Amino acid sequence: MTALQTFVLPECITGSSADKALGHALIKAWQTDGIFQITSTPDQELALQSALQASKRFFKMPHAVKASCLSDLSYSGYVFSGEEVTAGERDNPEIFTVCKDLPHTSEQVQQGWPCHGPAPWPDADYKSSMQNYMDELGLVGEKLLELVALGLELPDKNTLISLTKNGWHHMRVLRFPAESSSTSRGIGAHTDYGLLVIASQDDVGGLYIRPPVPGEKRNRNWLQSESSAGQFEHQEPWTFVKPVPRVFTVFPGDILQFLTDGLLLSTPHKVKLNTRERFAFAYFHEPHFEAVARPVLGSERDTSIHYGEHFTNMFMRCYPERTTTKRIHRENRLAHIERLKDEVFRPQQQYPN
Ligand SMILES: NC(=[NH2+])NCCC[C@H](N)C(=O)O
Ligand SMILES: O=C(O)CCC(=O)C(=O)O
Ligand SMILES: [Fe+2]
Repeated sequence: MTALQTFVLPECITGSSADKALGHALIKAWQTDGIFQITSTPDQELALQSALQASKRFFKMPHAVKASCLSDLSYSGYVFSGEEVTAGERDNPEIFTVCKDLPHTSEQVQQGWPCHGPAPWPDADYKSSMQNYMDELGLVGEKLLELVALGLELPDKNTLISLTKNGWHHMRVLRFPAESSSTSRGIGAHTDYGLLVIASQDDVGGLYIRPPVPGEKRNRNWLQSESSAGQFEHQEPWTFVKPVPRVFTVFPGDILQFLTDGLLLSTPHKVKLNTRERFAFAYFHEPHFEAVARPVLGSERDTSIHYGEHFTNMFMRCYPERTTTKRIHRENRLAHIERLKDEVFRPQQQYPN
């Protein structure tokens, strides 16, 4: 493939005809390439460089210090190389995951909701540089969702962002080692879980994405019987995502595939190790933990996904041995999700006339 399509986002989205045209172009780029680039602003670039410096400093800390950035309440924190599994095989980056950083005093943490807790930061500097970068990408995510709603010709451009108030946005900072004689696996083929994946990488390279293939059946990763992990791993076509300075790459996650009844596909991607170490950021723009998504297109409008359930299922799948997963099992924390779903789906109380 030639270079990816690159777009410049406007300052704000009004629903103008220019915004609609841009929205259509974004949808079209995803439908042909599975991914597009957006140019970064100087503020975003500063936030990225600061997050990158802070992350390089973090990954150089002694293993014992990194390993202590761990929580049994939240999936935030350090993931050692080989800890995460994708389709039954170990992935090789070391990772720092940032999920919503909730104090012990917050209601959901007190009540023992799965995945809810404070982030185990190594230090205050790391926390502020990561939060600043995620805040920048949060604004990008919201703009993109408005443009996507316009591009899909939804009657209300706020349809998608209505899911992301207090969204469960999270980020993975990844350091991939250089390949060795024993392996060149970075991360196995997979899709990610929410609405948008907004990524950046250094100049090394290693990410591949799968464009839409006419007639190809794609798994629905939110169904237990249709994991997308490992799907198509050894089957072409895969597009190498060439590192380009001062851009973010953007593709859809599982929830956008579900909402659009497959008009947009959650883009499968995988990572190969290179001859040098590589750093990448993957930011995930997500619905609110309690959001219940229903398709906005197609014929399946009364099916739904409880986003927090999908997130929790996916992280338990990624980290079967992690202390966080064990505590969810031990304390039957999934019961909170069942209760939340019951509240949503409980038949309306009937009152006598
Ligand atoms: N936490 C993530 N987003 N991990 C991406 C890799 C794929 C993941 N291990 C899975 O089984 O779905
Ligand atoms: O390494 C990359 O560029 C992407 C990483 C990725 O796919 C992920 O963290 O989910
Ligand atoms: Fe990914």
